[in-house]
This record gives sequence, structure tokens and C-alpha cells, in this order.
Amino acid sequence: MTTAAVTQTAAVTLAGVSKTYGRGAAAVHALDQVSLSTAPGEFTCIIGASGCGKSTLLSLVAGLDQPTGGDITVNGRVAFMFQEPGLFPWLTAGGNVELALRARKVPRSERKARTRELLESVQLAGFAGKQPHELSGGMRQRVALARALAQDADVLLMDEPFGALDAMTRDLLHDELDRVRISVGKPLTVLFVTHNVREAVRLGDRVVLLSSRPGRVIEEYQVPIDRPRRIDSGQVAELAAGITDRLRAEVSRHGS
Ligand SMILES: Nc1ncnc2c1ncn2[C@@H]1O[C@H](COP(=O)(O)OP(=O)(O)OP(=O)(O)O)[C@@H](O)[C@H]1O
Repeated sequence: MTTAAVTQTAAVTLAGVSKTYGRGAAAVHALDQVSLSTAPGEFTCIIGASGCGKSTLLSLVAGLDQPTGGDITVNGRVAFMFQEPGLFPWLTAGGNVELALRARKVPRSERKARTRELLESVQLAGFAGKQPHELSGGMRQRVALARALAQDADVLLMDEPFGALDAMTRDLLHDELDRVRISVGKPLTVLFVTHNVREAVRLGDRVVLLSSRPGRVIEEYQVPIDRPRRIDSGQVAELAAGITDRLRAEVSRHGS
């Protein structure tokens, strides 16, 4: 993976990226020749059948694993958010956020104030002293979002971050994410994996549909719907229905 200065046009570029796990008869072809380019500040949602390589794609972009073919270029710093918030249970909400600042070598004198700001930005002012088990699932994901922002990322990789939340909490976090992206003060590029087509249309500037395994890009949809959006709006439902039909056709083609 090449990490260049944040001056080139694309924030993330995948050029003919393939990934095969294992070898010989046991080989699993997870991704096949995936090419994708995202502009700085663009919000790209990735959907596809279960096991089509969505998480693999994010882990390759994060540099957690290497592709077996093709090239990946990421301009800038990357942060990751998963379905599980992954907070340290023995640290407070504030401690979890501050740890990310410490890892980035933010001076001690600035860390407390910055932690407070970040928790405020995700509507958790006053919760800095709470431990993860004292917070709801939605609040824990807000802390995880604040921690991701603490990394001063240019590219945020989100792997079904709201998949375990109830619909109402998810809805609130969609609004939160919209707000945070505006307030962060620089273009924040997002690659967001979800199984939920409506969520993809609610959030994305673009929705990329991967084929069943091995994952290939089979369709890209621009989302020409003005923001703020609502997940239950007619426009979101209509585009989501079209994408769902395409996804269904792909899944049944593979007999999954
Ligand atoms: N470390 C690994 N070793 C071997 N096979 C793997 C590994 N990681 C993933 N796979 C396989 O690669 C394929 C793609 O997995 P991946 O988790 O990327 O898919 P996904 O689209 O994110 O799945 P889901 O929608 O179910 O979360 C699957 O068949 C999976 O079993």
C-alpha cells in the first residue's frame, strides 16, 4: 500500500485488486479485480451478499492485510470502526478517546480539552467519566466514533458500525454521522460496509454493489438525493428498492 501526501485527486484508489486466502484446493477467492476510486470527502457505501469480500476490502484498504494482486493507494490517515465498538472496558469513555490522542502524540496539556470537544461533537458531553458498561450500545458507538475522529483520519473505514443497533438508535447515529462529517473541518472520506440497502442510500454519495464471491464491482449507483435525508423517505425507498432487486438477482444467480 502506498501512503502519499493528501494532494492527489483520489482519497482511496483500488486498481485491479484481488485477494485469495490460502492455496491450492483450499484457496478462497475473496476479491477479484476490484477497481474503485473515491474522491476526498466522498461517502461510498459497499453492499453485497454475505461473504462477498466486503470486510476483506476494508482490511486491505486499512493495510491490515495485503492484496494478492493489484494496487491500493490511500492518501492520508485511516481510522477503522467496526460493529463492535471495541472500547477498553477498564477505561472511561474519555480515557478511550484520550488514548487515541496519546497514540498520535497530542501533548498532554491539550488532550483533556480535545477529548471533551470530541465527546461533545458526538453528543456525549458529561459522559466522559462513564465506563463502557454504563453506556447504551448507541452511546458506545458514539464513543467509538469520537475515538476514530481523535485519530485525525482523512479516511474512515466503517464495517457495519450500526448493524447491532435498533432502528431508532441507528437513525440517530446516521444524523450524527452527517453532522460530524460537516463539523470535522476537512474532507472526511468514508468507506462504509453494510447489508442494509436503505442505510446505504440514506448515507452514501455512491453505493457500490459487489458480486457474490469472489467480489467484483457489478454496479455503481450515484445517490442524487439532497441532504438532509430520511431513511423512510420515498426517494430513499425507491432507489433502495432498485438496488435490492439487483442484489436479489445476484444472490439468486449464485443460489445462496
Ligand atoms: N483470514 C481468512 N482466511 C481464510 N478465508 C477468509 C479469511 N477472511 C475471510 N475469508 C473468506 O473470504 C470470503 C470473504 O469474507 P469477508 O468477511 O470479506 O466477506 P463479507 O462480505 O464481509 O461477509 P459478511 O457480509 O458475511 O460480513 C469469505 O468466504 C470468508 O470466509
